[in-house]
Amino acid sequence: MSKQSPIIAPSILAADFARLGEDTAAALAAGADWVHFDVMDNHYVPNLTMGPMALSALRKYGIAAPIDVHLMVKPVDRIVPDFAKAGATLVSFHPEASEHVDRTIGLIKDSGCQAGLVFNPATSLDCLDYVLDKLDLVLIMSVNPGFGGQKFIPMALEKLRRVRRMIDERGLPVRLEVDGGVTAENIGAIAAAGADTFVAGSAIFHAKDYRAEIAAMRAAIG
Ligand SMILES: O=C(CO)[C@@H](O)[C@H](O)COP(=O)(O)O
Ligand SMILES: [Fe+2]
Repeated sequence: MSKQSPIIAPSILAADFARLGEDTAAALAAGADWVHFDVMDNHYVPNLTMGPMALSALRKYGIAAPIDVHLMVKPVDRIVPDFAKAGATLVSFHPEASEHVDRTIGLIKDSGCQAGLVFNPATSLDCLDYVLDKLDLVLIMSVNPGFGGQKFIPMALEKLRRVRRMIDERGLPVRLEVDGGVTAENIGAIAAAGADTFVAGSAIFHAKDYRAEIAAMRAAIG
């Protein structure tokens, strides 16, 4: 199993919150594949964003694309079924935010969602040895979580290469996602390091032309 077809997932943290439905729909109409939905709790990270009600509102508005929920929430388990009910497709969490990583993965899957595990720039990949075959996605953070608009941390490239090797050696259908500071300028190098799923917030939503930006990203991925 090698790299899967590229997915571009705009982080709606950078969208206009006063018109979240329209802005999300515009990014999808401009060629995005998924919606990346950042959940911050002012505890695990020093920022506060959206919850299951906002996700449910996007579904009611008519957003039908996969919604990739990135939980920066601690503790994580209690809120997982609420996001599943609200219409999440994939739910990812940070190992530091769960007392029992394997149990949380099971909870996400039992709730009917795909499961992802997220690694901060300074978090070790050790637990992946034990759970990689249960995951649908591994997310490598290329910024410290909590805010959009930060600069890409280059050491994420080596981490991506390591996880790509693990996925390929085991022949698993696991997606490898990157999140933080992704732009049309650096996405080629990020893809070359092994990522197949790309979150981009500011680069897309602060661009004048979403379609041109997403097209530039796809061209650079190759
Ligand atoms: O999870 C996070 C930040 O914690 C991200 O999803 C950011 O929201 C991505 O935004 P940009 O770095 O692309 O602006
Ligand atoms: Fe994120």
